[in-house]
Amino acid sequence: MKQSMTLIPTLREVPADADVKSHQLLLRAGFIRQNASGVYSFLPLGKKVLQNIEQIVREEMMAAGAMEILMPALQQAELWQESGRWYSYGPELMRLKDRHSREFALGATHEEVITSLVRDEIKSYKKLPLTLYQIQTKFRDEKRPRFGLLRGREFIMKDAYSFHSSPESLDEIYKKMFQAYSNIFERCGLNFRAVIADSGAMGGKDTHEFMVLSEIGEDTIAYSNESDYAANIEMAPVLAAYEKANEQQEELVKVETKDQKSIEQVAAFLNVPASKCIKTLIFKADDQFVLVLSRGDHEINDIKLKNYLEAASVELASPEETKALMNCSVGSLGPIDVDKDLKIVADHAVEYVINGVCGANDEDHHYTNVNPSRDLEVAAYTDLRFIQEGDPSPDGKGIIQFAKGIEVGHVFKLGTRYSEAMNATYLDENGRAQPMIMGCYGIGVSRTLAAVAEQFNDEKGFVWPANITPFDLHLIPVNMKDEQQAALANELYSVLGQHRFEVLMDDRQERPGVKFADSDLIGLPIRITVGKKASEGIVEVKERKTGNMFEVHKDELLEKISSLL
Ligand SMILES: O=C(C[C@@H]1CCCCN1)Cn1cnc2cc(Cl)c(F)cc2c1=O
Ligand SMILES: [Mg+2]
Repeated sequence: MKQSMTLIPTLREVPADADVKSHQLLLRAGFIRQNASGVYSFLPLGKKVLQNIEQIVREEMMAAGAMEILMPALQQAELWQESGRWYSYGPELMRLKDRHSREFALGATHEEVITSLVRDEIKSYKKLPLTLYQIQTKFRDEKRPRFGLLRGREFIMKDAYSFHSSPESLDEIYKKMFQAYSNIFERCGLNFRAVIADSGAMGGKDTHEFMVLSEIGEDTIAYSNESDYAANIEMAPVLAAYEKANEQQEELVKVETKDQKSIEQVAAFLNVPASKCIKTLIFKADDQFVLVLSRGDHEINDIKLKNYLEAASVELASPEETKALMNCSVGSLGPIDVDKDLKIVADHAVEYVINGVCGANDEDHHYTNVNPSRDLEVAAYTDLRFIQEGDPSPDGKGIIQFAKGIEVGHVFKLGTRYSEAMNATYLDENGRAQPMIMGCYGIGVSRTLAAVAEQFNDEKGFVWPANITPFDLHLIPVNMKDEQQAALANELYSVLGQHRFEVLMDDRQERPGVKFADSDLIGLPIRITVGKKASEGIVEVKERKTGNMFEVHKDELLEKISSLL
């Protein structure tokens, strides 16, 4: 490709509203442009990287036995009404009406569409297992799109769906997909971990997320320092063993704690460690209030709480709801003498508190010498807290450390959640109708591009890995007006092009400094400069990653490049 004929609008300055490296560089190097908040155009270089990633995905999906299809973005509301999700999703699901006022959703994901397609076409167990995938645009009206392609409102996903007549068959495809994902992210050069995840609203049990390690990642990974255990912190179980302090139980005492609201304030005021305080929060589970207790130095994990209560949604009660329910503010909330039908659940650690402190449900008052077994009516002690760094690893090996991650893939064993809701059945060996067992497997393709961009750059711009670089070689004649330089450059352009190399030639009438700065910014792996020694047939070869430079005669050029790529 010749730069004089394409569109690579590089920018000198860092765009104002881009606050992560990948977003800044994708804009500055002319790979993408924003159309609206969270909505982007891919320009030629961005599109080529996207194609390269998709090609890797297609090869690995093929190897895993999945066949490519393409489903519509326009999805009939009726399908989402059958699965029930038309009603359970809020404004994030983009909806519209056609000219006949029929309702549609813009596809955020395709469980409903694929299940309706397969239920019409598959009748017998002999046709199973079947794995289909697509690479397609998805729409999700994120409340806060940010970080460029990392969290957009229109993005490209590879989503695969598998259909089975037995759990063993699902396990087999799940393993193949798991391996395919590892290969894909490996081939993209990404530093990733597969982590045990929470299946969220998808139901089903086994699910793993593929996380690219990055300090700008929105997810927190809890991993062991001595084994390969790794889990999304949302679901990492806590197996901490709490020892009973050998203290005598003292009498309960109510004390005044004027203006002491937070655990830190109360602990300091009463001169006790936060670990002897009992934190009381009110959550609304679906529309039921529940009192949730944790030790003062722990945090309640709302995902664990939601799963334990089997609620569709849990959220903290508002200050107004708290006041109305307990007629005191959050800072004085406590579990003693509460209304009988207000359920109290507590994290395991609370059970081991001796002579602790908790709110008295009386403004600016707390109790000391609280002993849960004597003073509290706890309906259940269960694992409700976030795991913390230093906690024992759930697999018993080593201790937990944290890392931030960007979720680029998510695989699920769905079970029959959709096939039952949508009556997608097959006839088994005995002629009996059975719901198909399903799996689903997603990769954020445009998000993966951004994750690669985030990982492969330096202070001058991108440093694309050879597997997905938009072009292999950047051929730069220093001065197109110089006959010999232009002639040698054009000769090399056609010779290199014939040897499977993808060549970007900077044939613009620009000053050398501009060409070299743009070349560093765009970040192709190899630069070939045609300059003063063109008359001797000698060019300069520069490796972007290392900065190493070589003077090479054109007759040795192919060999030199092949040794570098
Ligand atoms: O997408 C999945 C599960 C898997 C992931 C792999 C590929 C197939 N789907 C989970 N999820 C996430 N956000 C969503 C947002 C909206 Cl607005 C929606 F309507 C549905 C979903 C939704 O279902
Ligand atoms: Mg996820």
